[in-house]
Amino acid sequence: MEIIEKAPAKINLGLDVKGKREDGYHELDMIMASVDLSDRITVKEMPDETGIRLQSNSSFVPLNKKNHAYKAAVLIKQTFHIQKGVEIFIDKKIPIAAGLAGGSSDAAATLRALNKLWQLNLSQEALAKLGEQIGSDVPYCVYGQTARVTGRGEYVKPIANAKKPWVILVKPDFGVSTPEIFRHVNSETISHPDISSLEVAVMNGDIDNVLTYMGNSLEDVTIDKHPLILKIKNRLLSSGADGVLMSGSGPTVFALCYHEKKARRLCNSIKGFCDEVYLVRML
Ligand SMILES: C[C@](O)(CO)[C@H](O)COP(=O)(O)OP(=O)(O)OC[C@H]1O[C@@H](n2ccc(N)nc2=O)[C@H](O)[C@@H]1O
Ligand SMILES: Nc1ncnc2c1ncn2[C@@H]1O[C@H](COP(=O)(O)OP(=O)(O)OP(=O)(O)O)[C@@H](O)[C@H]1O
Repeated sequence: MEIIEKAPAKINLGLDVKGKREDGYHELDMIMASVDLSDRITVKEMPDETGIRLQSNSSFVPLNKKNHAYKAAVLIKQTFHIQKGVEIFIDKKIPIAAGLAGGSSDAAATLRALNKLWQLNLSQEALAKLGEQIGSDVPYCVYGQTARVTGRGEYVKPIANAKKPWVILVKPDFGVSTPEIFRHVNSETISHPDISSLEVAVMNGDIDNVLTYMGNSLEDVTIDKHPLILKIKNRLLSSGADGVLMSGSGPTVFALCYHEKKARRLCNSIKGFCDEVYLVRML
């Protein structure tokens, strides 16, 4: 039997770093949303074998135990004492180390796929709980869609999203290390977007207030190291984007557009400035 699961990228419409925790992680308050740029995970049972075989169309994905999808399979096999072998194929479309949670979404999709393959009947809550052991973004990625996410990333509250815009993703030609960005966070100086007001605006489809309250505490930290991000932001704004923000720890910048024609025009104009550009819809 073969199971195929989509693994969509996420953007952070809002990300507030509230402080550093005793365990070294940061307390976060975020509004996250999935977009229709997706990897595709295929899992297939391997008769007569007991291990995990991992393959991908991308030469940039680690094909070993460091891979988040591999970690998900190990976790499921160990937790539920499954002796059967499994082959996992990652069809990679999401840029790597981009702030779009590609690895975390692959892990979540692998959890969902193996839940079906081995008929474990685990709830979303149970899969999200397992996902915590793989990475902070994995619990959210189990749910996807739009959600308010707090704690280290383990508390996920799905929320309604009344108006889903077009999203232009602009990925500069370099990756960013999430731990390194968090290491440079200075709690005295970072900005604190108002996530509660953003949540209300998203739920009500109040575009003006979505654009007013979207914000990311990590943006200035990453821009400090990579000023190109600010240039991309300014370029998108001057080309008519409704709102522009860096996603996660970066470096991907996203622009929101509530009209398709404008989104297509903006996408074409930014393509001359940056090689990796995607026009997608919020899911
Ligand atoms: C920046 C975000 O993408 C926002 O969605 C996530 O918080 C990062 O999620 P992630 O990549 O799944 O994070 P993890 O793999 O759990 O952690 C990577 C590193 O990021 C830092 N980290 C992550 C999450 C968090 N709440 N506090 C942190 O300080 C830690 O240094 C950690 O070692
Ligand atoms: N399935 C996977 N796909 C992509 N990267 C993976 C995967 N598994 C492990 N990695 C590793 O994870 C690291 C981060 O990659 P990823 O694409 O998940 O970053 P990201 O989008 O910035 O994540 P986040 O937004 O959650 O911080 C890379 O160093 C990569 O080698």
